[in-house]
Amino acid sequence: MPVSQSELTQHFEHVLKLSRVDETQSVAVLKSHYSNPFIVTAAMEASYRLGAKAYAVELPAFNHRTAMGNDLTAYVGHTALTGHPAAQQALMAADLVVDTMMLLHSPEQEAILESGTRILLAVEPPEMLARMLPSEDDKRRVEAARQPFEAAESFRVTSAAGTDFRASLGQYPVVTEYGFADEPGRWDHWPSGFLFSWPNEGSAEGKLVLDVGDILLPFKTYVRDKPVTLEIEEGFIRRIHGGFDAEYLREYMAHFKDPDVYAISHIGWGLQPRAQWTALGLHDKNDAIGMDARAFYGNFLFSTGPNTEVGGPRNTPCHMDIPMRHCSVYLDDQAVVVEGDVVAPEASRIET
Ligand SMILES: O=c1ccc(O)c[nH]1
Ligand SMILES: [Fe+2]
Repeated sequence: MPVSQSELTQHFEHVLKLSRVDETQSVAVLKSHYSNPFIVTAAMEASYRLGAKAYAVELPAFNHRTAMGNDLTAYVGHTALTGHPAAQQALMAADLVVDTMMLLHSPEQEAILESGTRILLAVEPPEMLARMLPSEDDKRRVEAARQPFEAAESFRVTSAAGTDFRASLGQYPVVTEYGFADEPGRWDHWPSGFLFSWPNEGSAEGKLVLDVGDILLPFKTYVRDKPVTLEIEEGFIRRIHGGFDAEYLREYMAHFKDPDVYAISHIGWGLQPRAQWTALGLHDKNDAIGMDARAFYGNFLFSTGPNTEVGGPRNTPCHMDIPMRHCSVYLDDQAVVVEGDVVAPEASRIET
């Protein structure tokens, strides 16, 4: 459904207030020609309504000859900010950056955060922003799940479809996303509501079986043909087999001619009850990056490729986000998700 400018501006006022924007703050809205003008206007207006000093930083779009499609998460790491220290300083000067371009998984984003500047990514269509408006309770639940995740040394996923995946934890931090950037140096994404970490280098092992209904981003497709089996050894996908969806995934990843694309990247689970598994099927591919799929309550989300977000060595541009249903997720053999339902910690659950 369409969302009016005044409703969207009110939602931005709510989220920027949660992000600690007030008369002591400056807000930089990072934009390009493809930014949603309703979002840019709402971010500026809401900042001024909260008494903050807002300004815009406009950059030309960045394209790369190997990038395909328009999804902003399909080609990551190299952005319009790469090699642009003046623009980076203009952003670091702000207390909060509202990113309507997508700096995620780029070294430049990490440099901005290290300066203490907060970043809030907002690129989904207004209907999704409105439907998944974040709350303090989202933060409470996602942060409750952080604790056992940070304490765990092993991560295991199983499913009736045949998934049996494990990895060691501890080398990389746990990243939470609850939809607002309220702490110094924090990155967050509105909409979201999930958490993840990365396997210790070389530790991811086993089999991930994408069953019918599991989602492939940025393809924005649901697996409908035969299941796709990924065989993983020493942190990398060694074989991809199944039917058409497997062939398509193999062909797409091979296009980048980069062995790092087969690395397992962030792994975690969804805690957003207002995100819907079905939402992706109601949008055209260019409408959104598909945050419903990444955040829906009880999913297991894994990804492939880069780990620059946590200072890792892989800056490969090919990034697949693959949310799965009906999985069971264990931290040191303690179940947090059982067959697609969140079971622990109790403080992270919602009453269904
Ligand atoms: O919010 C996001 C979006 C994409 C991604 O790869 C991670 N988190
Ligand atoms: Fe991802």
